[in-house]
Amino acid sequence: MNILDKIAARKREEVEILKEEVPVETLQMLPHFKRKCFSLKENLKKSKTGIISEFKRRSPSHPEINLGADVAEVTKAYEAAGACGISVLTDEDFFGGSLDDLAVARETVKLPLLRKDFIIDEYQLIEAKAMGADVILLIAAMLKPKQVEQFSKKAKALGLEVLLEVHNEEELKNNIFDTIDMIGVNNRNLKTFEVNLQTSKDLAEKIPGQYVKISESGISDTTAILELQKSGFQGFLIGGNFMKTEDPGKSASEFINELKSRSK
Ligand SMILES: O=P(O)(O)OC[C@@H](O)[C@@H](O)c1c[nH]c2ccccc12
Repeated sequence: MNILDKIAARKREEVEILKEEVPVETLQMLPHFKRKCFSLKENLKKSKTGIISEFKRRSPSHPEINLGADVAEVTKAYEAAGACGISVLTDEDFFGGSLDDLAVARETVKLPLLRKDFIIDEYQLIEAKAMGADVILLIAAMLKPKQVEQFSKKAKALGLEVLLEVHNEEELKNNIFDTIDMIGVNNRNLKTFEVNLQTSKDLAEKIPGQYVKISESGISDTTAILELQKSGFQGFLIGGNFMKTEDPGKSASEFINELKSRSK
């Protein structure tokens, strides 16, 4: 069984339990459920740098990125550094994150927040909205096009923005819906964990113009960003490169400043 199938199976168990413990009606009563979301798409369109910084303690490919990281401290510093948005891992079993991390980030910053998780059920969309997310991720490699269509529609109805993650041309062409806001190309193959920025460069021209393009994973220097910008990307999702350092906020700040000075 590959890692995505394993994660999907675990999520399905988890969601069934949660639905009983915290029914949708309870989530809908939480104060964030009715809030108006911040727009990541608009921030990326306006930005010269387009950095989306990620809060992540560990991952299946890197079991110890920054196990003791404090979500309030890091997200506050990411905001001060000039990030356009923040991605927060909420998966517990494989990434050491939680919905509490998302809630703390929501209390800390006024930036759009991406709930970074493996969505396999509409329940998780309601949960995302109730816990303060602005954007949700749909991973094409894990879902049928019918599900991508259904979940993106539901997310839009909740006022959330939708980032579709693809890894190859087939996933892209099977999942073009007008309920999607942004298309992210994951440079990491989630089946093998290999990273290659060429994945983004190759797919860029095939992504229809109405979608904001985001390149995800394996970005570790500003030269990569300048190249990806030339290919048409407006957003850059960076996790490990910041989180693996002692002071992720400072790393993000130095990175964004360097990018600004090189973009002049
Ligand atoms: O740490 P990196 O290589 O900068 O990658 C960040 C982000 O792209 C990565 O965490 C990610 C992209 N898509 C995902 C889907 C699920 C979990 C994690 C991810």
